[in-house]
Amino acid sequence: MESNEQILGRSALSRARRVVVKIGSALLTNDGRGLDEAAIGGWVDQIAALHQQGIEVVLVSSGAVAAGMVRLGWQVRPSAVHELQAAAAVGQNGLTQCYEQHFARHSMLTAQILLTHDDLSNRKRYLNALSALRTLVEMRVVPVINENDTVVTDEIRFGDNDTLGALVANLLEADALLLLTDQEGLFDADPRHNPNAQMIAEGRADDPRLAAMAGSGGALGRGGMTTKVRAAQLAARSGAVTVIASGRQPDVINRIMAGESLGTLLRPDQVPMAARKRWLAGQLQVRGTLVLDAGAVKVLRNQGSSLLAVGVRNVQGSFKRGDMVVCVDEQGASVAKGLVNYGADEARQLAGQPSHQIEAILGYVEAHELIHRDNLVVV
Ligand SMILES: Nc1ncnc2c1ncn2[C@@H]1O[C@H](COP(=O)(O)OP(=O)(O)O)[C@@H](O)[C@H]1O
Ligand SMILES: N[C@@H](CCC(=O)OP(=O)(O)O)C(=O)O
Repeated sequence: MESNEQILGRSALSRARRVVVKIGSALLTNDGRGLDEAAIGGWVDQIAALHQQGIEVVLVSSGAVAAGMVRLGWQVRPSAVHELQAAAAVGQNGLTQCYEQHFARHSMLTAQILLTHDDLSNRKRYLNALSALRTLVEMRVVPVINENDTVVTDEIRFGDNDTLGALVANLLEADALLLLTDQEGLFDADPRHNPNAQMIAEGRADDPRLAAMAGSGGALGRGGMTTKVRAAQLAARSGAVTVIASGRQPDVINRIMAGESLGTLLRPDQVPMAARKRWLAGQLQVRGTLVLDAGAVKVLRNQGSSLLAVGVRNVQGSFKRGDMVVCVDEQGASVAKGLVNYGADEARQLAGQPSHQIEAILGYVEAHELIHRDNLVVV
């Protein structure tokens, strides 16, 4: 009989029916010399081969800013947001064209999808994105997704496409997330700076030691390994296996999907979260912080209870009813995230008080709990 690790490990890949492939800027842009069209053609051939086997593939592709910079003749990545937005607008055209041409060689259709963080945090738009993507994959069209860089500003952007790839894997409940980059996998230290670094062949996505090994990205990429490890944790929430591997290895996508031991495999080891909880967990923007006492931390973690005002010691930030807040323990460690039933001013008045006092304090009752357990996710 297969052990749990085998079920969720390499052999799970050979059974995968839906996979999200993310190709990073570091790979796509030929070390800063424009789009590497030959390499893109090679990945498209591999994806077409998976498609032939009936596997659904969704592509998350970076490269708009880098390709736009080359087209505009810029040597250095601009820091001004409006210049990044302009470069992305120019580059995204080339990127889309390139994928479309290569997939057309296999008589396959592509669909360009540009998403922002807002699209996935607004529940209605999230559900719209889900139905559009589902329809496309059912029609055997390959969605090619990127962040809509032209309309995002720093505070509302994913920034790296690893996170976007993981959220797409969650959205579509993909079996696997392949993060193709310019390194063979995750090493125990950044191999650019440490020649003795060793590659990790396999691990648990939520192993806290991984974050300490992961460093930042190169000149072209954004998030480095830090965002790849975090993406594996996010993907694990819907039960997806993540593989971080070099896109320069011959036939890398098909070999990984056949179960070959390439790159770093990060397995999920928890029971997948329900879709609504995953949506909550994927929210990046939080408006405030609730500091909980030890008793509240315990019931949230161990019993999946709602958060009552009586367990809140301190309220920070400015938020409205329905906003996302993070709950931390008294040492500042994150415990949970959720949609709060009261605005910050009311929450400050209610902190430490039993629920039956809410009406006497505020003159009305919105809800008996500060955050209902259906709107709360332990992190
Ligand atoms: N522990 C590590 N193992 C492997 N690579 C690492 C590690 N820490 C940092 N890196 C760096 O992360 C880079 C890949 O991330 P990034 O530049 O963001 O690429 P991409 O555009 O593919 O997302 C590698 O070039 C590597 O130097
Ligand atoms: N959306 C950006 C990609 C950002 C980026 O480089 O991400 P990553 O490849 O994850 O380091 C672009 O197309 O330029």
